[in-house]
Amino acid sequence: MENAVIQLKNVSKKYGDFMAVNQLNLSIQQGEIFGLLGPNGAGKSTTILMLMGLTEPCDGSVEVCGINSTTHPIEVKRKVGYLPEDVGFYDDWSGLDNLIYTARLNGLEPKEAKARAAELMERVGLADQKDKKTGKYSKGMRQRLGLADVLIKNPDVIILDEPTTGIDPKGVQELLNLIVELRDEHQMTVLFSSHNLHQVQQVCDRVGIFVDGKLLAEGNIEELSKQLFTHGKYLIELGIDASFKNIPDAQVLENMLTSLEGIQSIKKEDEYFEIECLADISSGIAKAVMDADYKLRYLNKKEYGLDAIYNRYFEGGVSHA
Ligand SMILES: Nc1ncnc2c1ncn2[C@@H]1O[C@H](COP(=O)(O)OP(=O)(O)OP(=O)(O)O)[C@@H](O)[C@H]1O
Repeated sequence: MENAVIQLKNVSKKYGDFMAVNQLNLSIQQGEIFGLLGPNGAGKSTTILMLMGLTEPCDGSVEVCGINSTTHPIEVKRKVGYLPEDVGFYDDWSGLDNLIYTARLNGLEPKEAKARAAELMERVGLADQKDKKTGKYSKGMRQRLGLADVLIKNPDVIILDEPTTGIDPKGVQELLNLIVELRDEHQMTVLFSSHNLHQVQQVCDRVGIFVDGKLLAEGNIEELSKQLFTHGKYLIELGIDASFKNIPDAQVLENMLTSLEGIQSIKKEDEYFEIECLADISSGIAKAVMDADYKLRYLNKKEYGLDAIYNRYFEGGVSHA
């Protein structure tokens, strides 16, 4: 795809005879936050290692920012900031000194390194903790410092591998907000690997569900929900109040709805309708309710959350579309 910043084509990785990643195709666009979601052993970390050129695929090609990760790992490392589950710092040093050290390693002159480190401490909300030893930082503070550390080199891509493990809910929220803000400010591309459905649903534009080395599905939550539960159709739930009408079973309305364009089927139970249609025709349905002179109680496009989607894959053994 045209603006793909991360591009994997038919990528496979074997450890001995064991296929850890199997024919993976994935494109992630600039400025996207993509959630790589899967249980333990699914192949998420192996994929990240291949993206960073730290392990070689046995088949296929891996590119980051148009650079082949396998043949040019050093160039790719300049573009990618990687935040692991546990970031290592010099615990006896302050947060600021740790950042200055990273900035120097990245070739910044002492004065510039100091200024950049201070600016990033401010950016990740740690300015008032900058002189504290990192050994005394909470897990959430360490991860925010980790993000600052990653940002020192102005990466185009950030890869976050289970970044919220062990952080309290407030710290998780702060970290997630920060990730979204950084993407919005710098149009960075973010790959977020996680088991945590709720967090992925909260911040990711698109999700890939990864199981046993295979990408079973990808898309935004609405697309995945449609693929899995409604087979590409829309399901609209309608509740009306027909109590004041002469024909309380809403038969008149049912007839009107049937004649709308795009309607596939209608299930009716008293004053509740489940309407399957080929497009989102909520406004036409609302108009029909008004025209038939019923009171509208609710009108919802039925959507399933990521947990329902995820469970469907694991419980139902849904195969690759
Ligand atoms: N160096 C290795 N040698 C042999 N097998 C490996 C190696 N690294 C990973 N594996 C196997 O490959 C599979 C995928 O592992 P990977 O670490 O990529 O999964 P993951 O989705 O990141 O899991 P987790 O969420 O537990 O980190 C697992 O079955 C794992 O045991």
